[in-house]
Amino acid sequence: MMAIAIMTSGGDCAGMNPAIKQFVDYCFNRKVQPYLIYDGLKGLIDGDIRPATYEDVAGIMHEGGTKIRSSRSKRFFEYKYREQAYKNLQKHNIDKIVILGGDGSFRALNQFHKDFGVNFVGIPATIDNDIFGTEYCLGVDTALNVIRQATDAVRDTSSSFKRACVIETMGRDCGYLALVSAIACGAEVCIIPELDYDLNIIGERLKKEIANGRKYVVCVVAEGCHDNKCTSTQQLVDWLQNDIGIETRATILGHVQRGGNPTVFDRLLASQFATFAVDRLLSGEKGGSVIVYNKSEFDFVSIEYVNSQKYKIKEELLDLARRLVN
Ligand SMILES: Nc1ncnc2c1ncn2[C@@H]1O[C@H](COP(=O)(O)OP(=O)(O)O)[C@@H](O)[C@H]1O
Ligand SMILES: O=P(O)(O)OC[C@H]1O[C@](O)(COP(=O)(O)O)[C@@H](O)[C@@H]1O
Repeated sequence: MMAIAIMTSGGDCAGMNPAIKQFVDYCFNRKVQPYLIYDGLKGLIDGDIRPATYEDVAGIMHEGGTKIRSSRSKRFFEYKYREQAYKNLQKHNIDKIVILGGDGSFRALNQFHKDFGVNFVGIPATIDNDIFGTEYCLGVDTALNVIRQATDAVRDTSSSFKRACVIETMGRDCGYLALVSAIACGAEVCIIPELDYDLNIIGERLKKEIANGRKYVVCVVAEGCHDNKCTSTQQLVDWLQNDIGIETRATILGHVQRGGNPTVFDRLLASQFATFAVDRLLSGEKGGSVIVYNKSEFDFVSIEYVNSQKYKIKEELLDLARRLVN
């Protein structure tokens, strides 16, 4: 019987469990033995690879995170550990892998493919939505809904106290989560690395609005705003209090954004990503590829393409927030 394994790597996100479940169910449907690689690249090296059963994936559709866990591994950069990983796969006759993760994880498997010819399909999965070549990465919709709910809640207390609030979203280097949240939550200010802004002009606007009766201010800042790249959360709090003269509180959402029940959109997309990935691996097509989602359609692109450029937020989306940076 043919065998395909699935693993999750890098930051976990909502939607990974639905993808794992669909992978296992669909493999059985296609008469293929599904395997689960536990603990990401670490488990691949240490040989924690087990045949999947229906039971392993029962009742996980609604759970965030990843049942088969994840890791980041320094060892995988070394050939001897990749060779050890390959030997582990050989023991189970596995020569195909579905990997959920970011571009780092795809680079890892691309190297593995170059070394030993193991075919793989990468499913973009990161709340940061920062993988070049795809408009959407698994987990983003759920993270945005968590941020939306938190921001709505913080707004309630800001308005009750005539305060400003600064909400910091995740996104290592990418302002996508902050940008979309600022638009969707009706923020007054949005600070992200991708948008030029002028604090003097924003300040004049806020002071005028406060003089005209504005009772509270909602600001959204991306995690990537630090080290003089752009105004950090703490710098914005100080500025609001000292220059604008409004009492301010900061809420750093942190890992709250990465967990929680996957939304319907993420569950559906997870199922589609997993199905297309298995079909691709069974089609006999050689070489690693990444499944991407653009304009409501799925397609496959090479790792080289995904790595060829840095992800850029669409101009139309940035335009929607220009009035929040001036
Ligand atoms: N060129 C590479 N060769 C081997 N392993 C790599 C390579 N690039 C990344 N990796 C592995 O992939 C892991 C995940 O990458 P990382 O960038 O942390 O996460 P993400 O997949 O979310 O982008 C790294 O910890 C490392 O083990
Ligand atoms: O959980 P950790 O290791 O602290 O990592 C935090 C980082 O992971 C993320 O949540 C997700 O990033 P990746 O999906 O690229 O791993 C980033 O937004 C954040 O900067």
